[in-house]
Amino acid sequence: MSTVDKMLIKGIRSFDPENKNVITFFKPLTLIVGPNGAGKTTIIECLKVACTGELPPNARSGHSFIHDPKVAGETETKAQIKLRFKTAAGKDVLTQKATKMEYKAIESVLQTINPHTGEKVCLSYRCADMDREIPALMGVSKAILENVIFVHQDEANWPLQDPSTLKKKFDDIFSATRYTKALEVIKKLHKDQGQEIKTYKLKLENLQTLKDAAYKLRESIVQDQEKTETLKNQMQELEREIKNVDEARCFWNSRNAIEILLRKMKTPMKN
Ligand SMILES: Nc1ncnc2c1ncn2[C@@H]1O[C@H](COP(=O)(O)OP(=O)(O)OP(=O)(O)O)[C@@H](O)[C@H]1O
Repeated sequence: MSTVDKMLIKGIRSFDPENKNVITFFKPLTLIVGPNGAGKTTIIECLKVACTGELPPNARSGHSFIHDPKVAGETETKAQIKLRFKTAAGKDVLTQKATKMEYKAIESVLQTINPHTGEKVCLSYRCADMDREIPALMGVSKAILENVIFVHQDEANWPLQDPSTLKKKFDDIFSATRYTKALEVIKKLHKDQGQEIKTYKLKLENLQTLKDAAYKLRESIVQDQEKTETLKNQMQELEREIKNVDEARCFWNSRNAIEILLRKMKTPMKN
């Protein structure tokens, strides 16, 4: 389990920019008590900023979060939050955020500490990457850090918010957002595929009609071929008969010619 060990705050809200204010957290519980305006909420705010990069709701883009330099008669405040925590895997990590008055993150460092040698390994990240990296190291999602663990007193009543905001927060906490998106994508795919199936069904019906017509044509071709074959046979028969008739006529003509010849020779012809 991830645990927060120590936090250094400089130049945030009422925390002095010149002094290192270190808060040590105890296990299993740390109670923060103090009079109004002592800085209890600021501690929670700093934990949240260090872990998620999210500023408190009333911070006016960070301006009211940084210690007002006018209080000390200065023109600039350099602020710093250092957090030492154990990762979910029990590794020591030190993270550091430095900002100045216009709330510009000017430095962002993550250090891991070798448990055997005590040696520090520095990893420098872009702020956005670090805000993703720390919840991952702590083994808790950003939504849980924001809405459950380091929930700001101004936002503590979020479970009573309007249904859509509430749903979004719960979706974030239970990491359901990606499933909701996946569900939306699946629904869209289902709709698109339904449309495609309808088009294919229409094409299939069309093809079925064409296929039926092709079968009918094939049948009529077969019938026509049979008819052609019969006609061809009949023609051959007729040709044979014509040939016979021609032969008979030829024979008859020859006979007549012989008869004429014989008559000319005055020899009667015997049958
Ligand atoms: N930008 C700023 N510069 C200097 N001081 C500030 C700034 N913003 C807020 N403060 C001071 O910081 C303190 C705010 O502390 P915080 O709200 O953390 O106290 P708290 O202990 O949570 O109080 P409460 O019990 O009333 O909630 C107040 O005293 C406020 O005047």
